[in-house]
Amino acid sequence: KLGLDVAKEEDFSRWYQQVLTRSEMLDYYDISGCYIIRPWAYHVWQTIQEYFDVKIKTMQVKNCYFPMFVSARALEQEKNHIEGFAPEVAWVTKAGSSDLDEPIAIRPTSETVMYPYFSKWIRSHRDLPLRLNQWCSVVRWEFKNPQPFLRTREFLWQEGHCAYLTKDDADTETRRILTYYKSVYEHLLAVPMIDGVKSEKEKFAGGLYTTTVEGFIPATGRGIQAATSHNLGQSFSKMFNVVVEDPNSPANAGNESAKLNVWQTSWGLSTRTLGVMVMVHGDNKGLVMPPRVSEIQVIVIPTGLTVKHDNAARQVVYDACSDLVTRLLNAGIRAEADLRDNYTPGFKYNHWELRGVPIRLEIGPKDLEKNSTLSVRRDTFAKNALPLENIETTVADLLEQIQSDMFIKATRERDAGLKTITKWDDFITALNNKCICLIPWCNTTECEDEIKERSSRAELGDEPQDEKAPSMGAKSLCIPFLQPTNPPIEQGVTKCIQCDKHATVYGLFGRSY
Ligand SMILES: O=C1CCCN[C@@H]1CCCn1cnc2cc(F)c(Cl)cc2c1=O
Ligand SMILES: [Mg+2]
Repeated sequence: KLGLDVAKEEDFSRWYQQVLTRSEMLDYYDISGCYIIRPWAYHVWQTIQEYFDVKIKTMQVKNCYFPMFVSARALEQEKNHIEGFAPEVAWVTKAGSSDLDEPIAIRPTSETVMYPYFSKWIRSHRDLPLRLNQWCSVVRWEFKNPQPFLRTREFLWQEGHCAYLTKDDADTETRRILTYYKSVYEHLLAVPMIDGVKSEKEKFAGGLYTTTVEGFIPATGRGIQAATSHNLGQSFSKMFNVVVEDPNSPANAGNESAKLNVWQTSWGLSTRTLGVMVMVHGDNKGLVMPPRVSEIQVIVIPTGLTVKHDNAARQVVYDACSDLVTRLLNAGIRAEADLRDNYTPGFKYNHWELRGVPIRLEIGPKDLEKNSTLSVRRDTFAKNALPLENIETTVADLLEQIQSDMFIKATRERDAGLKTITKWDDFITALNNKCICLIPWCNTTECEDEIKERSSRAELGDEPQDEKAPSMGAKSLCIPFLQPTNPPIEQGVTKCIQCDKHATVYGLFGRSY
């Protein structure tokens, strides 16, 4: 199928599905909530992996691999926060025709898989810090309607799990990982992020605090949690008995010194990254790929050949295309030529625009006369005749320009949907205008619940439901590290937007995925 037959602003979820399938990023699978990640998307994931792996190696994180199966006993080791998740755990109960004695869970995350071994391996403070990461898939049998890349029953991710001697070490490295997550989105995917800390209600219940990078999808006006980095505190090390002797405690009478539960962190980034990239940058011609992650950065297409041109003339043009590709490849630019002789140039333009290839270079007999090629940018469709002389540098610079312009454009669109609001009525108006909001807030859970309740569409009567989203209320997305200062919160003076307690922070609130 050529191109799309639905506009992004017309029916966003149908647009999203069409872009993903017709650009050959993904295909649907005969098990609901599961999808096939095809090479065009898988290349992006691999680029993210390579980039992030280099970053965590600077922290001496080691990659490893734990089994995907979790015994019931291990999984239920930490009773309290599991019960909330129990419905989404997938279990293996049979092998062949015979039942297993004990059901075995498929990992939904690996704390309960790993931490019994942290307890076994970490005996002395000299075994710290322990920093492990694994690239794997996890399974969560979600019941909410699945969305390709955003909410799937199996997804690829990395999960990092570290153990430290002190809270300070854990604090520092929790934040350092978050900067790497922010740069995956901003440097690679050209998507702006707001970083901050989750509220007590939204944090990972098993931990001390959760830091997060929050994205925004302008087309739906919804926020999206893009990656998280937790300081787990000592709750898991107490539960799993991960203990060392405290090197700083004076050895008491006898030789046993104080025991110390280690401080832990855990952090995760998933193939949700791919969904955010598509939703933010895609347009009505299809994908728009950020050059840094596109498998093909430049597609070279022969044009201007008519029945008047004999085979020799055609061959000259085809050879020029191949030579140009060779020059670009030698300069480290991922280029290909589309020399298929059974498609018109116009067909090829659509084909590669749908896949979001950042630059198209057209070459025909007239271009060769002028020793030039016509470049067309995928993000702006701007056309420019480029001399073939120094084409490597020109194209490399153009790719950088596109990457930078995509980030600037996405940041402008995010800022247009981000409002600093101090009055409740303006808050509701902003939400219904597809915005997320920074609001003065007392930072209490009961107020957070009230905000969600009072901002749900059901509560607001028959507001025009401009998209098929359920009547969801606004959740707290994070408390941004960078707090607005116009107007600043005056402690003890500024009122919470929802209740009449005093506001202590600006909270980022919005409808979300
Ligand atoms: O977010 C991350 C980063 C990577 C490592 N893990 C943490 C916490 C994961 C929370 N979480 C998220 N989802 C879960 C689903 C489940 F079925 C069960 Cl049993 C547990 C959980 C659960 O603990
Ligand atoms: Mg979940």
